Amino acid sequence: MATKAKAGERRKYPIRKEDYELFEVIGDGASAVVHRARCIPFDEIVAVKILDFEKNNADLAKISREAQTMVLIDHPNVLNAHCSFVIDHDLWVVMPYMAGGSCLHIMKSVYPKGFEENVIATVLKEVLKGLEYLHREGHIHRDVKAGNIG
Ligand SMILES: Nc1ncnc2c1ncn2[C@@H]1O[C@H](COP(=O)(O)OP(=O)(O)OP(=O)(O)O)[C@@H](O)[C@H]1O
Repeated sequence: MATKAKAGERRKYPIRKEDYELFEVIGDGASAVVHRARCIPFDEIVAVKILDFEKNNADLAKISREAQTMVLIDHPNVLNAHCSFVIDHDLWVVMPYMAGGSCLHIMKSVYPKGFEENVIATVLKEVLKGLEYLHREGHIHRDVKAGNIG
């Protein structure tokens, strides 16, 4: 049964792979694959990013640090992680599922000629609020983009 968290308190997501049902792949990269999934105990759709430490000489310390940062961040414009855990040589990062897709995906499918200037200004303002928060917290993003090409 789903456990309700009190206001301002974060729910503790399970850290066993048996508690997640993986569905289709929604993102595929050099060292990571992202699935739409269901967190079974909460009956909630999530995204699970699975990073293979053994691929591409992945920097274990850097990846773990990034996952930890994603769990701790707390800003409406920055996607945080519910939890992360290691299974064999994979790191699982459980995140909220963003059903709308990336900004690039929306632009390509709905605005093939590009966004209008006022939309660009609005999007960038919100992105900057997120970046400002990260900088205030002592983080540097280093990879801001509208989405993955290809
Ligand atoms: N939480 C999510 N909800 C919905 N789709 C997602 C989510 N996370 C990732 N995706 C999809 O999977 C793709 C790849 O995700 P991934 O996190 O590997 O991208 P990334 O920003 O390139 O990461 P990195 O640069 O850290 O490798 C995204 O472009 C997006 O389409």
